[in-house]
Amino acid sequence: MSPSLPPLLTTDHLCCERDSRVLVDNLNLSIEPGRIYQVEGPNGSGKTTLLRVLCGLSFRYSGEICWQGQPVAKVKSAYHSQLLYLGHNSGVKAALSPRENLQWHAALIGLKAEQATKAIMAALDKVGLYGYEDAACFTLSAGQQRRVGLARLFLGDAALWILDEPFTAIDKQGVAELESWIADYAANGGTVILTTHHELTLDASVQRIRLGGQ
Ligand SMILES: Nc1ncnc2c1ncn2[C@@H]1O[C@H](COP(=O)(O)OP(=O)(O)OP(=O)(O)O)[C@@H](O)[C@H]1O
Repeated sequence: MSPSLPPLLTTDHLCCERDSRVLVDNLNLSIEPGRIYQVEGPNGSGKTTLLRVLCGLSFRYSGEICWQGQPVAKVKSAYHSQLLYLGHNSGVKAALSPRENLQWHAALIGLKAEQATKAIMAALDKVGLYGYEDAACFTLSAGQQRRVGLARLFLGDAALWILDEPFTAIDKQGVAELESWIADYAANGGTVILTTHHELTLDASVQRIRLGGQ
């Protein structure tokens, strides 16, 4: 048996409250490389809240969050350079085209222009947006806009994907493709933390993180 790798992300007695309601209660997580974690719970149980806290988008928590053994506050840029977060909304600028949205993202993660041009076209092709590269995103359907956001999965080489309801608005074939991208990414050493109300049919094993007293 191969020895397990040290965890990427850990939480120690993580607690989150909103409006005096305890959403996350003394959560001790150990997120290991190459694994898929699904945060589960009913509507309003705190799944998005937990993901936002893990990403460093919300500081309303107690307890500790560490990236590779270091408190996230101390290694913020190293952590964020290894993290890809897709939020509840598609995160797409409606006035820009898919290509422009991805150019923005490519610049943020430091891809060089020539490398970015090729990678963006390949990513848009992969998510089924070939031919829509230069359409304004507000003219695209909800599912197509979601796909623009998903194309970010294929830019850069983040070690951790945190995905909040990534299957929203995606058609049946797209759901199957997204599941296979997630499984392939994990098979190649990537780590995924996601929320979804969709029943995953991944071959890879999925670790459950349950919220809401489930
Ligand atoms: N900024 C905030 N201020 C006050 N309450 C908040 C805030 N953000 C979230 N909440 C509350 O925290 C609870 C959890 O919300 P959250 O969005 O994390 O749930 P969720 O499990 O992701 O739900 P869903 O399955 O519906 O997406 C909700 O009751 C929500 O009203």
